[in-house]
Amino acid sequence: MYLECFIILISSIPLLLIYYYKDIKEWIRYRRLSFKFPVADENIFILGNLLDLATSNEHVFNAVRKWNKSEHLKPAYLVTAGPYFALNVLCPDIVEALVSSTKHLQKSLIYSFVKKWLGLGLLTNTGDSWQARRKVLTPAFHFSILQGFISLFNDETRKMVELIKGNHLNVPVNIAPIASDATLYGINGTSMGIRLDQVEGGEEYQNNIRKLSNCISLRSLRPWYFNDIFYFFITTAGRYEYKLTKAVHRFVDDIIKKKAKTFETFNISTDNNFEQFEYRKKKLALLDLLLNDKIKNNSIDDQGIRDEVNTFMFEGHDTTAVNLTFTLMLLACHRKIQDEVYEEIIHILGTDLKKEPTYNDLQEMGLMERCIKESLRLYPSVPFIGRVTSEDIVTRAGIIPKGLSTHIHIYDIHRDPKYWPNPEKFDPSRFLPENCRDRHPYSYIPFSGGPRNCIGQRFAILEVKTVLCGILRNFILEPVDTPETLVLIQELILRARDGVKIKFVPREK
Ligand code: HEM
Repeated sequence: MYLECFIILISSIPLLLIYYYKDIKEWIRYRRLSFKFPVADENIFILGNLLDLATSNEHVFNAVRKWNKSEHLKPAYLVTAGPYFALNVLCPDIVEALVSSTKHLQKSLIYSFVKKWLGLGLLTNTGDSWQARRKVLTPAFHFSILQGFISLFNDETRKMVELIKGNHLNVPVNIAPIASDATLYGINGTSMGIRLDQVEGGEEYQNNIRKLSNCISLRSLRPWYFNDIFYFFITTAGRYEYKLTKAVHRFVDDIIKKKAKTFETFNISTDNNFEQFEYRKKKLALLDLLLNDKIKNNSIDDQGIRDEVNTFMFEGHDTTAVNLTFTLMLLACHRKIQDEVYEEIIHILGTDLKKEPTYNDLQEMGLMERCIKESLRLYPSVPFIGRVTSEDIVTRAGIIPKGLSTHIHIYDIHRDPKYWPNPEKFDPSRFLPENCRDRHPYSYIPFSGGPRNCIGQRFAILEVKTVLCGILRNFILEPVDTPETLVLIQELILRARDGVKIKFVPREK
């Protein structure tokens, strides 16, 4: 009996080989082309670069920076961890090939870790479904809608200024959690139309999404956690993440249900005549726009609405907070530029602190915008993004085969001296129109690029500008932490390990 089974098994091998011949051939070609790219240093048999990748966020950050600076690994190299491998990309030409068309829309493995939370929201979705959803959401970020958010950003700024005046004058303050609370307030108001401190369960929700982000960051550094079934069913970390996700979903579902009950549709037009819009008076949130779309055009269902609200919460909160934090630090470290930004604000708003900036005022603040852009160059909130190729890409460095995961290292592209002379220097004049003209368009990609770029980029810049106006009109920023003393770490979002401290000195009246 055993012998018969053995013979059947052995004789079926050639049949299987013939059946899967095409797939096996493709797989061999895929591996052969992938491994033609150089492999990151210190790569150990079977383990690959696991010893560098499965450690602390600080070590990973430094290891990746070391590889990315190595001339022999440029412009793209493989990094491997056990059976997983991905191509790290450092060259704007390859970035352009990857992100400028709608061909390579699929995100890399790392994004699957946020899928339990975000479902098929815009960030994680792919193919036709992504395209359809992007079409539904684009009008929600039209400038006429964004104008309606400015008063909420001003509320958030007022709260932040009061907090600093009350507790943090003239002493070193870690600005990171303060900025995070402020942008959380902003994104809650604009996406769900609520204030977390005034809603039952709001505080718990706030804590849960922070814990959830930590779980996901930790998982991304532990390849043995990559398999969903093993992670969620077997490991304590996975079960804990599952529990948090359920709680976060329950909270958001509840908000959506409550809103839907009393919801009245409205007419929306995105021409330039904002003053007359019906929705302006109502102070609508992004959620209202989605509910309106659901009822009027049937273009999104309840699950879709929940996924998008969760996606805004994830993408629109910490990213902006991190930028605000680093911009404040850079202005504190560069007093002359800080004074010039202050002069620009006073020139546009005058000295009466009661006059809050409008959308048009913020648009006029060119120097402030260049400072934010330069801060995003030095400290891109999203230090890398990932794509899977949907077909071969021929590059000067070799063929990137179909199906390969690629990671575009924004942080290092932004510090490449070929495109950014004296890259460590904070120099907002790099973004004067005359200085941008001849630069490679994909050498500056804090919001990614092409059709899958950040849908919230204008939202983010407006929010940061509003807060900077409030802070700089009330305080002089003095340096405590500097770029030289910061210890950066690699998470899904770029962070400073010990926060970012600055001093707020009241401006003399
Ligand atoms: C300074 C702040 C921000 C930065 C640096 C930033 C950066 C990025 C980057 C690099 C991507 C591309 C991700 C990828 O391809 O994998 C992205 C996508 C996205 N961002 Fe932002 N973001 C910011 C703020 C915001 C805000 C405020 C929102 C929402 C209110 C938002 C919503 C999104 C969404 C929904 C996507 C997915 C777009 C798509 O795939 O079609 N982001 N962001």
